[in-house]
Amino acid sequence: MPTELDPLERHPKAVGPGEQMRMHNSTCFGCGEQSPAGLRLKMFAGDDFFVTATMEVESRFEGGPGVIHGGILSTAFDDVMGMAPLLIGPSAVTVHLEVDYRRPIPIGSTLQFRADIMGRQRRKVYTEAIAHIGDPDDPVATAHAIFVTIRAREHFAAHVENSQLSDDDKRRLRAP
Ligand SMILES: CCCCCCCCCC(=O)SCCNC(=O)CCNC(=O)[C@H](O)C(C)(C)COP(=O)(O)OP(=O)(O)OC[C@H]1O[C@@H](n2cnc3c(N)ncnc32)[C@H](O)[C@@H]1OP(=O)(O)O
Repeated sequence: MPTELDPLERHPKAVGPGEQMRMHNSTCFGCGEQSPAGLRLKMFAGDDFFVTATMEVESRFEGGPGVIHGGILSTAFDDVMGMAPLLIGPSAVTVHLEVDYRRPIPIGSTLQFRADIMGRQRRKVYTEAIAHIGDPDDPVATAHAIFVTIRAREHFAAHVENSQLSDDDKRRLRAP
């Protein structure tokens, strides 16, 4: 992370501490309620610059026998950390993601996440996160990621037609 960082300020339209984060896309594989096979992450805004989330580790997420697939965990980290920039401003997309897997995570666990914004420099937002299954001081995995802020409507304009979103939602996204 660079040493020269811009100041962090909570965005006036960000949800309040303890409130559920608004879905950025109802058909998102990570957090969308309408994703047909998604992770269904539930996310909440924390004080200052962090978000928390919970995820049930269902048997459909199995990788090794009886444990979560590493790619599923990586996806969850991506989505939880990706929500944190919304506390300080516009949408941001992942440009770099790294995960340290510390312990196997059994199917049937409830995974809890916390993602913190570590700093911002121009359009780059630096985040770190932990996942635990009861004791935040003994994480089962940790992650770091860099996000870059975008103008969401322009960034996704060419791709909206291929989305699983309803026709109504697509029309809304097309509106100027
Ligand atoms: C919509 C809301 C989402 C909320 C939650 C989402 C959760 C899920 C998140 C995802 O999974 S997003 C999907 C995966 N990510 C992508 O598809 C992003 C693909 N990449 C891009 O589209 C472009 O790279 C991007 C628009 C992000 C940036 O291109 P630009 O041409 O606009 O910017 P540029 O390349 O100049 O980079 C801007 C800054 O980021 C820096 N940067 C870019 N890629 C980097 C990288 N890989 N590592 C470190 N820094 C990087 C770059 O050096 C520069 O830093 P400086 O300000 O210091 O000049």
